[in-house]
Amino acid sequence: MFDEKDLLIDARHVTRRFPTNDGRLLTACDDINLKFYKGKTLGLVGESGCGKSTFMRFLVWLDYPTEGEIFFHGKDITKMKGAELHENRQHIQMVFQDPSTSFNPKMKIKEIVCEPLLNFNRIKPSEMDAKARELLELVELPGDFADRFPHNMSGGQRQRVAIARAIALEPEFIVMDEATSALDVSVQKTVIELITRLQREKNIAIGFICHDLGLIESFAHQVAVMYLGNIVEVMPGEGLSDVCCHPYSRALLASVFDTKMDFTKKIENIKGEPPSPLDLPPGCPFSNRCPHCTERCEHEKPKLVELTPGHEVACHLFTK
Ligand SMILES: Nc1ncnc2c1ncn2[C@@H]1O[C@H](COP(=O)(O)OP(=O)(O)OP(=O)(O)O)[C@@H](O)[C@H]1O
Repeated sequence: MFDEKDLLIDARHVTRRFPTNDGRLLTACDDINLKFYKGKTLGLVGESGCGKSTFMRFLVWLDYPTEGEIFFHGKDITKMKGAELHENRQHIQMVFQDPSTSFNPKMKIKEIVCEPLLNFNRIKPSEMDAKARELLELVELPGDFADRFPHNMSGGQRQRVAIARAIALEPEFIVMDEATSALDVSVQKTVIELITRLQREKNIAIGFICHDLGLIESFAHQVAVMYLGNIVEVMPGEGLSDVCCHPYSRALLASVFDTKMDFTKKIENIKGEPPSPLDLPPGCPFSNRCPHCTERCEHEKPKLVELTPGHEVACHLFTK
């Protein structure tokens, strides 16, 4: 579906297990394979605790997988150290959910947005004012905000500052972890419009973590649905509601506000609780909640199989 020459990040067989105090292992990510392409957004959706943040944190060196490899321009980022790691950090940036907790309240906006540029000696301190203004205007904020402090801005404005800071180094890839979830719906829409405009202009690849399949459908080029540490479906973002077929994706889609206001559709509620990641079932991770569960599902874990180009699903309903 995407041109393989535009492949930017290729995560292969990525697994993360956390040891617990009582000597057991919690599997937060289980054999994840995902590809990120230049200038495209991959939305990663799933319920709280399914492993979305754990996976995305590997891409910005905030954590390391227990097994697997993550290739960026053909080099495994999980093995990078020293000067190579320092150099590559410039190319991958992150925007967090709530910038008020990630900004130093004592720093002016110009110091916040220019800090990465100063750290990498890309500008001199004397160039900070002009650069901050340029970056703020790029995210549609007045240049005068450069002298403000973060607490003198709204949540939406602070998130624009976080985006300005993230794009300052002209990265090739940005991880956005619930970057619009703390904003009200109208502000969320304008921030998404900003992100998509910057992506088009600068050809940035984005990994966007989100709870809301309805929101992600509106702008992601591909969407991966995660359940209990596993990717259960990968599909194109456009027209997602028509093609998505994994029983968990369908339930997730039905449980979000129906943006098309199609009240004729049957709402499938997700029953029960996900099993503990400390005690994964031997078969399909969704088997105990799935209305279509068969004996095979309880014993045999389904693999992701391609249904059509760009659409993969891990469900025995779709495999022979
Ligand atoms: N450092 C850690 N030590 C032990 N367990 C962890 C650690 N980090 C995450 N986990 C566990 O890994 C699982 C996945 O967590 P993660 O934060 O990745 O989920 P998530 O899908 O991003 O959730 P949310 O949307 O709430 O942020 C959870 O069961 C969590 O408790």
